[in-house]
Amino acid sequence: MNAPNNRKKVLPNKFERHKLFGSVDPGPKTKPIEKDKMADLQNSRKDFLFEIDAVGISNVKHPIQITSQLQPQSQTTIGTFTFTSKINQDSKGTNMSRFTEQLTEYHSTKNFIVSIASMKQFTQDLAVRLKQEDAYMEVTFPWFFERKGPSSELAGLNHADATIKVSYDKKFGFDVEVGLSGTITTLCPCSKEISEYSAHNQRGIVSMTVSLTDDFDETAHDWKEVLLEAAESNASARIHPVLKRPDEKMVTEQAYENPRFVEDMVRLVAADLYEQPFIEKFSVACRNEESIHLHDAIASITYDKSKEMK
Ligand SMILES: Nc1nc2c(ncn2[C@@H]2O[C@H](COP(=O)(O)OP(=O)(O)OP(=O)(O)O)[C@@H](O)[C@H]2O)c(=O)[nH]1
Repeated sequence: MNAPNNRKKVLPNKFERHKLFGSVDPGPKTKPIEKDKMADLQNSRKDFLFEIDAVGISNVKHPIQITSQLQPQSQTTIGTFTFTSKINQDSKGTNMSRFTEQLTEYHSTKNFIVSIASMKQFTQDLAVRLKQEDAYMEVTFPWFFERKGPSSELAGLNHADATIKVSYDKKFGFDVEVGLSGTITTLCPCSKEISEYSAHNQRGIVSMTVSLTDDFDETAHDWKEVLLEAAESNASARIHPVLKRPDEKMVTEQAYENPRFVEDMVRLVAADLYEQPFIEKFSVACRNEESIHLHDAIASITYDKSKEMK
């Protein structure tokens, strides 16, 4: 065994260590420290050349509560928020602290469960707090839902990314869009057709964004479940967290019996979204992470029912 050759170190204290690495004493401070005596650049008025369509903050992560008609019916997850509003040509800047100030207030005092209704209230309150005519907020969060194996019925949690976007305008009211991005299995129809055996298959990501009618009742329909079902029920097979052999056989055979191109996916999902009376406009995109390529296959459709001839 080698004898230890290092002596026990005697370190300078933390203050001295910081100085050693370049920290300096504070310089003279001449500017006010009281809020009411500080310059308020944001609120200065002048002709600043252009109105701004949207100014605010993005990538704000915060714990949120959500509900679902699938199990678990309530859960805590992490929301990633964007908050903005317009500002006029004569306004230098927005008051950015008010966005997170209101989020914290809602979280700590208002039992803030993120929903379409609570986000409508939030954006309206935000416009008042910002002294603006409008406000916009968007949140994306992982939504967890229980999924059982098709034969064993063994359960586990899957997740999809859900989004709610709410615009408020004092004159025109609210505009609401929701979206979901979920994962599915697709098995290639071409590969199945041309091959003696097997067919390549992969994970596909279906992303949907929809505009809801004004009378949409979120207590009657869980929009997350509706969008998830549109994606999964049209896929070659669903994705499962727990599969025993009898389950695996079932999903493998189901995928072979339901081959889908990326084009088939967007058309079939579009048909389901089209049939929902509370969906006005929608866009659907599918991205297959091809298992026989390094690249992905993509397709998308955007459709506005309100533009149809009556
Ligand atoms: N407008 C603007 N603010 C910024 C920018 N970068 C940072 N800030 C923010 O300026 C904020 C402080 O300004 P305000 O929110 O107006 O603070 P305040 O005037 O003390 O707040 P109120 O009393 O609510 O008016 C901090 O939250 C910073 O994040 C920027 O590019 N534009």
